[in-house]
Order: sequence, then structure tokens, then C-alpha cells
Amino acid sequence: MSDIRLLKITEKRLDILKLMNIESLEDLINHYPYRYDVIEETYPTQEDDKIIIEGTLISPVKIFFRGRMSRMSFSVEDRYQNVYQVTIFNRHFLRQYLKQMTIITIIGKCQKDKITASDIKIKPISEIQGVHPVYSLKEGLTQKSFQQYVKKALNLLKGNIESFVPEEYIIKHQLIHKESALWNIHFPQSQEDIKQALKYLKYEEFLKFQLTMQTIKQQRTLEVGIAKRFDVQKFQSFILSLPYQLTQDQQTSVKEIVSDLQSPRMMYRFLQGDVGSGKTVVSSVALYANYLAGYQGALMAPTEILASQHYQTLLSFFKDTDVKIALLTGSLTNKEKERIYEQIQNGDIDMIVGTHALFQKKVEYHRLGFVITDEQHRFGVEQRKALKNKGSQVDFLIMSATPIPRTLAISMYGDMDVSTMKTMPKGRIPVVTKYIKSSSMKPILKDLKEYLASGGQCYVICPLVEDSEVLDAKSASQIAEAMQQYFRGTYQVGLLHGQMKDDEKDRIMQDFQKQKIHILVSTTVVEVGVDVKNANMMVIYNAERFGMSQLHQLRGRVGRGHQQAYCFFMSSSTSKEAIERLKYMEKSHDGFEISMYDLQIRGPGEVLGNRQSGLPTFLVADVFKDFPILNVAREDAMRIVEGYEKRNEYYHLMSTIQEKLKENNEYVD
Ligand SMILES: Nc1ncnc2c1ncn2[C@@H]1O[C@H](COP(=O)(O)OP(=O)(O)OP(=O)(O)O)[C@@H](O)[C@H]1O
Repeated sequence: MSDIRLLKITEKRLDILKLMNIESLEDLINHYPYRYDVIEETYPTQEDDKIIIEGTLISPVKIFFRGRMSRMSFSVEDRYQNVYQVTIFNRHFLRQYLKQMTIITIIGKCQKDKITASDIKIKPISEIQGVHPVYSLKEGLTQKSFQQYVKKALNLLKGNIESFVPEEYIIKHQLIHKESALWNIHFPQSQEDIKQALKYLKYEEFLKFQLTMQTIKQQRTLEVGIAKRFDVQKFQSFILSLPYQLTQDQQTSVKEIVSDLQSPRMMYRFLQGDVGSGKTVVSSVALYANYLAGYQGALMAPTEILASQHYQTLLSFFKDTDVKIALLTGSLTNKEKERIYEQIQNGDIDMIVGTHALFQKKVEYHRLGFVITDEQHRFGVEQRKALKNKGSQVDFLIMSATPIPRTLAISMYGDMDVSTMKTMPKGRIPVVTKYIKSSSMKPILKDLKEYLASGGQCYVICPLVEDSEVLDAKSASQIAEAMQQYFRGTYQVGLLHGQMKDDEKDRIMQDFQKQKIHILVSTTVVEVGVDVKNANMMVIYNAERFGMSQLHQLRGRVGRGHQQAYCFFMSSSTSKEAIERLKYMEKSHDGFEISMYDLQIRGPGEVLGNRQSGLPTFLVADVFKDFPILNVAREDAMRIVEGYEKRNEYYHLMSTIQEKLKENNEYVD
């Protein structure tokens, strides 16, 4: 990294740059413009009233003040002898330059012969036309001074900016070199310059990402796992004993997972399936194969509620087998925990279900061979290390309920193998979804009462736990209280939220399951995985506050059996985008489509969870718009990683990636 002081600018300016995370010359040249203003003669069209013209001032300037605000107006004549009346606000300091017959350039909006200018330059258009970058800057820096710093930095680094992309791929994809790309992005002469610069920079960004993913993947293949052998006939008859036939996608996923278990390579597989596509049964079948091979398996859930639900499911699936299952959660007494620890250590337990309590120091496994977890727990380095200590060659399966198209998943989760489940179990009826423009239950009260009278149960979801002074949104506590009052003597209303004690949450959930509670008012703690077949109505307050994938997840709690289910998205938001999103949700029931829409609006970090999923935020590239480049970069990265040991020219490139990985502690030794 080169010292930023080489710029020879004041400490004050350096401090401002620091606020923008710019601490070296390299940081500076990598701070790209966020847009470009194009200055060239422009006349309004039918669709656009934008105007940029050169004109001669042909009238005196009139100026009006109101306090510190000002309005100037004058007439100009363009080169076709058209006369325009120009108005501009708060530029009175320019008055002294605006003498009659002066040639100026006017930028603004035009209605017939009237221009409201956003800017005027006291220069002929020929002197300023071109493409002008606009940077996001902190107060105290002007666009002009920032550009000068960048120019100085680029000159100081001249000849020392290497292209990360190997020459071979620069030629193959007809890219310009990095140094030219940087000059072009900061000082473009034309739109074409920007295009060429972006082409290089996006490809470089994706190539780095894909090389990192492929390197991690390659490292992993070097780790020898256990080729698990088991009685295939027993395994098949277990599948036949399940209460239903597996869907096509469930069968394919089971095949992929089982073949990973059997191979000597360690499994690191990502199983993504739409809400309700039946991931739990797939994980159970996989756990059974691992059990038959003589190993312990662990299933880690994101919440206690889900852990105990999975536990119940496993108990019922394995009731006619010898599999011994335990539930390990934080709400057990110390004595109970100790007993389970001992059983796990002795090998008396074959499958352990729980929350992250499963991997605490105290838990020692007898022969841990397989761990299944959810996306939120995609293992970071520390957890992986902790786990390796619990079992030396553990296979991993990571499940996600925010599915993305397979091709995109393969590119984004490049360090893992991906299984995808799209098909739904037979007999599913899409949830009738309605967006209700309201902030109260009134418009749907009749439907709700009729539904409850028919014996069904209902979820009511609120964005907050308690009332908030700052946020104008419904709280679960307040709604639960109001509903308790309203339905007193007829229906039981329960309240569930994340701040409750675990055993209390568990009790409420069990009461709901047993139909002792008819209406469950809850925050999003029910979002992931909860499965109560008799609950087929859901009301969501302030629906505009939730992401689309989250709404789809929430809605997925109903309609899990064969009954018609209903979901009401309530919102009084007047935001056009919010309404559009909710209307889209009325029509779409496909988690893949919804996540794509959501990803475009909110980006991968928000939708898939940046921290957990390790997805980078790209500076110039966009995983959706630039997907073809991402794909090409992936193929190139695979080729480079495979062949780099034999090719000297890749050595530098790969050592940069490996060093970066080591720095970030991504290697598990
Ligand atoms: N092949 C199948 N045939 C019929 N019903 C099935 C089948 N597979 C799963 N189910 C049922 O579908 C429901 C959803 O399954 P599961 O809870 O595993 O979904 P999931 O993929 O984990 O969804 P979510 O992400 O919403 O929790 C369950 O009630 C389950 O019993």
C-alpha cells in the first residue's frame, strides 16, 4: 500500500479522506464515481424535458431575494436564434459574470421556451462538454479537488498498477489493462471509455471472488473424509416406511447427499429448497444413512422452537427403528444436560437435535460423522475448527429456505456443492394471498371469525415485540392484549416473541400445536420452519416492514397440508414501491422468483445475510445484472485453480488469493 501523504495535502483533508475509508493511494484510486454527468448539446424530446444548450445572454438579469434565497431570470438566444427565458435559483453570486452578450452553457429542464436551470456555466459548451464523474464525498471535499487527488495518485503509481487478471484472459475477453481501466473510470473521454473500464473492473472483481471460492473448495477436497458404508437395503426400506412418497426433487437431493456420504471426500453441500418443499425429511433420511454407517449425526436448528419440532419429527420417523435420539437445548436443567452429554460421549445416542448448544465445549461426541445445519449457521472458521475437534472428518450439509436459481447458487456458493428442491409435495394448494390497505384488523374480521368457527387456527404477525415511541408499527404485545379482550370466552389468544424464556416459548408453541391456543400473536420467531398443519390463516401487520423473502417464509407457515390457506398482508403504507411489492406477493408463490425480485431490490447481503453466508459486497459488479460475467469468471477461475501449479504465470495471482485467505483466517489447518 502506498502512503497517502505522497499527495502532499493538508491534515484536514487527509482526515476527511480517512472518514471515507481512504488511507492509501490504492484506496483513493479504487473509490469510483457513482455516476457520470454527460454534457453535450441536448434538446428536449417527447419523453424527456432535459436541455443542455449554449446561449448568448440578450437581456439584463433580473434578481429577486427572499431572505437568503434568490431567483434570477434572463433571456438567452441559442445558435438557431431560438430565444429562451431562463430562471435559476440561489446562484446570485454568478450575477457579476452575467453581462449581456456573454456566452454561457445552461443545464436544466425546458417547457416550451422556458428553462428552469439546475446549473449554468460561464463557458461555451465546447470547453465543458464531455463526461463528468460524480463521486460520493464527505463534506469539506469538492468534486474538483477529489479528482485532482485521484489524478495525482494515478500519476504517482504510474507503471506500478498491475492487472490482476492474467494476460491470457485479458486477450481472451478483449479487456483493457487495469491501469487504463482506472484512468478511464476516473477520467473518461466518452461513454465507451466507461464501458471498457467497467468491463475490466467487473470481471476482475468476480474473478477474485471465484478464485477465492474455488481455492477454498480445492483445499477442502484435499481433506480426506470417511467413505461411509451402510446396508443399502435397510436404507431403502426406511424410505419406503415414510408416511409419504418422496417428491422427485427430494429423491434427487437424497441421492446427491448419500453419494457424498459414501465418497471418501468430505461433504460440504448446500441444500436449498422452497418453503415447504420438505427439507426436513431429506435431512432425516440422510441422518439415517449416516447412522447405518455407524456414526453419530447432529441436526442444528436456528431456534429452540424449531429444534424441538425437528426432534418430534425425528422421533416419529424413527419410531420403528433402534435409532436413539436426544434433544439438547439451553432450557434443559443442568442435570438433564449432564446426562445427555454423557450419553453423547458414550455413544448411547445416535442423533442429536439442538440449537448451537450442540457445539459447546462440554459436548464431546463419540463418533460424530455428519452435521446438518441451516444457512444462518454456515460455519465460520472458528466454528469449523471447534467442530473438527469434535469429530475429525465430519460431513456437512447446510440447508437454506431462501432459494435462488440454481445457476446463480452455483456461482455464489462456489465453494460448496448445491442441491436444489423446487417441486412441492402432492396436493399443495397455493395460499390465497391478499394485500389489505389498512392498519387494523377490521376489514378481515369477518373472515377471521368464520375461519376460527370452522375449527382452524390463525397466526397474527407483528413487526415489534413492544410498543415503540419511535417506530409507527404494531407490537405483538399490544395486539395480543386487544385480541384477548375481543375474543374473551370464545377463543384462546397466545403471545410469542424472541424475548420470552425458551421454555415459555416452547410451552406456547406446544399449546398452539395441541389447539389449546387458537390465535397465536407472534413476531417473526415463527418465520423459520414452524409446522402446524391446522393453522391455515395468517395476518401480517405492517407487511411493508418485512423483506419479500421473509414474507414468503412467514406465509409458508400456512398451507402445509391439503387445506386451503389464507394470508393477509396488511399495510397502510403509501409508498409506491411497498404497494408494488405486496401486490407482487399476491400473485407469486414461487420462492425462487420472489428471492430474485428481493435480491434485486435489497441485494444479497440483506436477503441472504452477508455475514453468515460470506457473500461479498461487490464494488462495481452486480450479481444479477452482470450474471453472465460472474459465470464466465467462475469457469475461468476453475481452470486457473486446476492448472496453476503447472503454470508460472498464475503463481503471483494465486499467492495473492491464498495470502488474503490466510489473513482472513479462512484456512482450517
Ligand atoms: N414427499 C412429501 N409428500 C407429502 N408431504 C410431505 C412430503 N415431504 C414433506 N411433506 C410435508 O410437507 C411439510 C413441509 O415439510 P418441511 O417442514 O420439511 O418443509 P421445509 O422444506 O423444511 O419447509 P420450511 O423451510 O418452510 O420449513 C411437512 O408437513 C411435511 O410433513
